[in-house]
Amino acid sequence: MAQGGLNISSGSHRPNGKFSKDSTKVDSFSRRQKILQHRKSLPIASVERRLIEEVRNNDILIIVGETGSGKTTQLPQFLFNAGFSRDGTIIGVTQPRRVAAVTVAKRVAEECGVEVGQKVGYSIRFEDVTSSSTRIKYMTDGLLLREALLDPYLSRYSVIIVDEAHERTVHTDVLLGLLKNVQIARSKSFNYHLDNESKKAKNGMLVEKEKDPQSISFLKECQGKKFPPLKLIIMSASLDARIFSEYFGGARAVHIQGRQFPVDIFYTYHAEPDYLDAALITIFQIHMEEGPGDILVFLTGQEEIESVERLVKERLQKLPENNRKLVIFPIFSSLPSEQQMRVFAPIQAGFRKVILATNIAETSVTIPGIKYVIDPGFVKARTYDPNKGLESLVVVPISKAQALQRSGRAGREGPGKCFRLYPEFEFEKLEDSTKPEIKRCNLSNVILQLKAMGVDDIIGFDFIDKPSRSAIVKSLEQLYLLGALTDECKLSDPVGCQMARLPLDPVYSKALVLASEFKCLEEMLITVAMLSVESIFYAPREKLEEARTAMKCFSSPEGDHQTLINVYRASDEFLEKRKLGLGQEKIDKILRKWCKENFINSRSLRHARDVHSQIREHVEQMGLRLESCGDDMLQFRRCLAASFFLNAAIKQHEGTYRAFSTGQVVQIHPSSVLFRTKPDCIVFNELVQTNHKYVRNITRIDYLWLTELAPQYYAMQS
Ligand SMILES: Nc1ncnc2c1ncn2[C@@H]1O[C@H](COP(=O)(O)OP(=O)(O)OP(=O)(O)O)[C@@H](O)[C@H]1O
Repeated sequence: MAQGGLNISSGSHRPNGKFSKDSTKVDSFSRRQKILQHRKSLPIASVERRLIEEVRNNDILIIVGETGSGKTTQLPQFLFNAGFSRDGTIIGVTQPRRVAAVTVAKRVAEECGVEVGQKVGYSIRFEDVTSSSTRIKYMTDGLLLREALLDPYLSRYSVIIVDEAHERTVHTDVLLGLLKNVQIARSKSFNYHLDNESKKAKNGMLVEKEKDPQSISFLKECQGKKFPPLKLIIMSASLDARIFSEYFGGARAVHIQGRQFPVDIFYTYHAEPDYLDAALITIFQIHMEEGPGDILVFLTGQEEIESVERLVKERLQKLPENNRKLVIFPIFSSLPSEQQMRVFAPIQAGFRKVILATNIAETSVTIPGIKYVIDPGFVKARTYDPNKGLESLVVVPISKAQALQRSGRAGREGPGKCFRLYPEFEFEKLEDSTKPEIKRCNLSNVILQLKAMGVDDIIGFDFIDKPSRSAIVKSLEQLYLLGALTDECKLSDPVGCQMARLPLDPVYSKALVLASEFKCLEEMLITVAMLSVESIFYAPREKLEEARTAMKCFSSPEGDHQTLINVYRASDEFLEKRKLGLGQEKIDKILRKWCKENFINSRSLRHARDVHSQIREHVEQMGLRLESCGDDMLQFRRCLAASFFLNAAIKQHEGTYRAFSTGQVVQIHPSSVLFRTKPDCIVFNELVQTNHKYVRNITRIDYLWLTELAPQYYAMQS
């Protein structure tokens, strides 16, 4: 049972709150003074000693505190100052999102007066900014999971703080299960050593090691190592502490009271039929009627953000010159990191920033200058139907916890305002918290990782919220068919082990592993990189015909995968000729121009180029053969068939298709290059459900290849 939450009051808290916009002008000494003062004014500052006591007395602690109270930035520093990272151990803090891990680490490094990467660092996929002197390390929860593959006891950490646990990402949930086991194992190893030391002293001999309980059998033997106990802290502003407390056997929960600055919440009188239009109107209302301060708008995805960006720019042109001082910044997860970071940089005085963001900016981040938040109340969330094997992204209402986090972004540097684009009674109807992602996603990736860590019994694994049995079974089946698991449901060697090393969806990992056998790894690398980003082609409504003609220059009669390769290679060729002697900024500029002329989404292409170089590094490290199949694209298509056989479909009458694995009737999406030709048999990567079930990213294959290249599935079917 949970012990009743202790209310730690923040005592007298006086915000020093002057709203300052351009901090670059302040010299570094007074900036440090300001930061020091700011730290003292945070609600968490007055309870530092009591919090440290709580951590000392409890191996697991749940901390709930209002947004902006200082949990993420201050607690790790308190722990460091109290000596929790003595002996060279690390205080690790996980975040669900990369951008939060990076920006918070930078902020804390600044507060400590050190370079990021020294005492304070961060580590995210493909980017490690830490050193041997790092003692406070921010990272994504997914990254810590990957670390556990190499160091199952997470032995370098003395404390692990799981921040923003309310988000319940699939990585957070798996991490909690893993940490629970690691903590038990470490404290047992520690007690065992203590025990043995005292018995040795008494009897002069070692006693037999006690057996690990079933729950931790996946952790390898301690091999005589002595690990210090691990402190675990679970943290959030909007956490149902009871669930976590119960999961951790009645762990102590404390509440930090007091928020930094007030945020006024406004609702609409009526439901808005078009939330994008309502957001647009609100942006301009704030711009024309409210005082200084930047605006943060929460939208659901890249396409929506880019369309609002265009509309704001169009409307701005219609305003008188002196009212046009508005600068727009998009931020979404597939945007390259340095472009994401632009939203944090100061802008010219007298201008107002409008940041169009997905829920990437919802938790933990502080974007300097934000005073107004516009929240239409929606988010794009994953859903999964295990019976159909269908995973899709759908726009759904946010939860109350998310609404709270969003409004919290407005009160971080001074009082703020949050405009919810829905009536108050709609807010009351929202779910309290977000449904855990683990209950609504394809589990193949997670299961592959757990298997790689040696967790054999997935159904028996101690998840905080168990995914459905059918979802687990479906994913195990998929991994088996991909060759990642043996008949005994163990990770296969080498295929399964290789797949687990790649930070990709298992189907794509398999495609890369196979491509080295089919001698077309170069082509597959490009394909996987291009499939990892949102739409490469860009067709504005007013220039649809021009866009179609431009696309024809790249299109391949064999399908979309080859078409994507053609785009990538054309951009390569274009850059090869011109980039000699040019700096990165110039290169970006000419690439943007090329993209615009060819109706290619330059952000997506740049992201794909980034992903490409990152995965390339991985496959090189793994020793996979990086060859090109040259003109023999038949080889490449056969490899696609061998990899994506679970997504194969055969033509029926009237030009519809039947998917082999699910029996669903699907149609080719109009954006596909095969929309008109409609070949007899295809493999596809994506199924989108609108008024019809459409498949996207398609290649023509020969039906007979399926039985030849995927007999484990197609021999069973016939
Ligand atoms: N990068 C930054 N730049 C400027 N100020 C910052 C930055 N990061 C944090 N702050 C300041 O520190 C305060 C505390 O931030 P912190 O992230 O520690 O709060 P929190 O309690 O973890 O909130 P949340 O739950 O919303 O993440 C913020 O309200 C803000 O005033």
